[in-house]
Amino acid sequence: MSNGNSYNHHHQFPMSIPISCSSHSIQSQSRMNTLNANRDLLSPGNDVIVTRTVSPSFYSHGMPARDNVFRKDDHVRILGNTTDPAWYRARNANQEEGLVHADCVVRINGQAYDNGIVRMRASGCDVAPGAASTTSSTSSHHSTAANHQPWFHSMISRENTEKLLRGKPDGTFLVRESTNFPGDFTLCMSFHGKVEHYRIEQTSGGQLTCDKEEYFSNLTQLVSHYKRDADGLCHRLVTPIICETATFSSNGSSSFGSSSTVDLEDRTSVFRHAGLVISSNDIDVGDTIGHGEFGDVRLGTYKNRKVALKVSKRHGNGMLDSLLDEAKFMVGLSHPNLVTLVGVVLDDVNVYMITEYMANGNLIDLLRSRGRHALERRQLMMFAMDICQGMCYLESKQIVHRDLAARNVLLDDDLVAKVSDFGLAKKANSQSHDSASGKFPIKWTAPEALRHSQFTTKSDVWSFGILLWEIFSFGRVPYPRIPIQDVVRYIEKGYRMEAPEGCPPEIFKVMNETWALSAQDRPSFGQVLQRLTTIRNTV
Ligand SMILES: Nc1ncnc2c1ncn2[C@@H]1O[C@H](COP(=O)(O)OP(=O)(O)OP(=O)(O)O)[C@@H](O)[C@H]1O
Repeated sequence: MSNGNSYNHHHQFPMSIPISCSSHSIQSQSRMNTLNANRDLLSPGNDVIVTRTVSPSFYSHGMPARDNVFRKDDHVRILGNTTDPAWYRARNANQEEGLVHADCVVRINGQAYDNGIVRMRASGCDVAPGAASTTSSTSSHHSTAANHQPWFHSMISRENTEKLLRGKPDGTFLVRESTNFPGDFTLCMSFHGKVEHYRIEQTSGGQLTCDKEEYFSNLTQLVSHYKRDADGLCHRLVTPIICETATFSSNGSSSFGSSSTVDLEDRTSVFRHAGLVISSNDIDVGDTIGHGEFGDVRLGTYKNRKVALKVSKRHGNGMLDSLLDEAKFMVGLSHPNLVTLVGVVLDDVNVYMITEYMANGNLIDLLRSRGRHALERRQLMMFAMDICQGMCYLESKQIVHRDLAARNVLLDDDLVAKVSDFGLAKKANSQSHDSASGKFPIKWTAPEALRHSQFTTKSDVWSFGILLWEIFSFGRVPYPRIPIQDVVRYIEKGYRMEAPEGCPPEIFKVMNETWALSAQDRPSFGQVLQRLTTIRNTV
């Protein structure tokens, strides 16, 4: 049925039944509703959903960085508090323990905790839809959010829907607002010459569901899900009936139709010219294999080869730009130590970035899980040299990565390390004023880049030194005892990290060279590679 790997995908679900041929309630007891609403959200034993990833590297409230935080959309059970009142111990379905931040959880049934201690922020945080709001406001929130989607027909009547859909190929669909159940929606699909209408119910917390088993934060997620897999519906969603009056609600600047399409055409022409546009029919989407800032990363298959997929809504927010920017950077890059872009898929709802699949996941997870006991020094040296070779290539192309860190290095079947995550990459010498936005991982970023936006290959060299430290400390968070807001000040006063336990002195020497305060005093990647090659032969 479903192919994700989050909690609610672990069991088989009953089929959804079209409302045109059944009563409206689907009798299945969902685990989602088993929480005792009277207990405090963060009391031990409570199940919660994490609403935002609090990345340790971006953490800036004076607390030590956390390296075992749960991520957005994780379902976890609260185990207890910590000495820090903002953080709670929790455990996920795989019995992994970690921390959740009190500001970033919501009840599994969607209601925010509101006892004066923990309060979902009204904005600036991914509050789960419906948290601390009423059904009618979440309903309008969902309609507004869906307004720009071509398949959303708002208040179209059932009769007109049937006129539009009857006789269309199986899987042709649209979504409308429910007339019988104000606040709910109806998913309508043609199938075998008839039209099926599925009620999309909205929970008190604003989650949407067709079957009380799969829950979605918004209609776009729901539609994407049923486009991938019928999952109990009579057919997978295939082609939308386009709503001529759909509008962009985010900035009001354009109506749905030619201008937005042309804009996307423009922005994706680079992929077309490079022969990198792939038909969605050629891709099979599988399990979730990772979580990024923008959303899930999925495993897929393309031409019998495993690939990874990052997805962004086509008519949407800045995420699409970020995804396209990242993918653009990867066009034309080809090196055994850089993750390769396989192509992009543009369907009518989503844009997917397809990259080669890296079976051993990211380096930081490997260092922390297998760590000291399983990874020999020689292997650590191999990681360092692989990454350095990838960076030499970027150096030769005058590309500055700006987010080099162990979390952004992926490992293939043979543990070959490849640099990934070009989301922040820039051509050297391009003007950039975005350091002020605070997007950059402070503990990995060179001081001149943080202070004056001077991102160069030499600032990447600084980050490489921090990455070396991560490798030889088996995945510790850098500057373990220094609050994040003090790091730059410490560095400018001459403070540098100590050598990780057991780190060869020659490697520590390289680290210190990469951490020269003045960028021009740092070695180039080519020089670092030479040093590492010499050291490798001696360790
Ligand atoms: N090509 C891939 N093969 C295998 N796993 C992958 C691949 N790409 C990403 N992942 C997994 O998904 C996770 C998140 O991906 P990625 O880091 O690219 O997302 P992101 O949105 O750029 O996240 P962030 O900004 O937090 O680093 C990775 O840490 C990794 O575990």
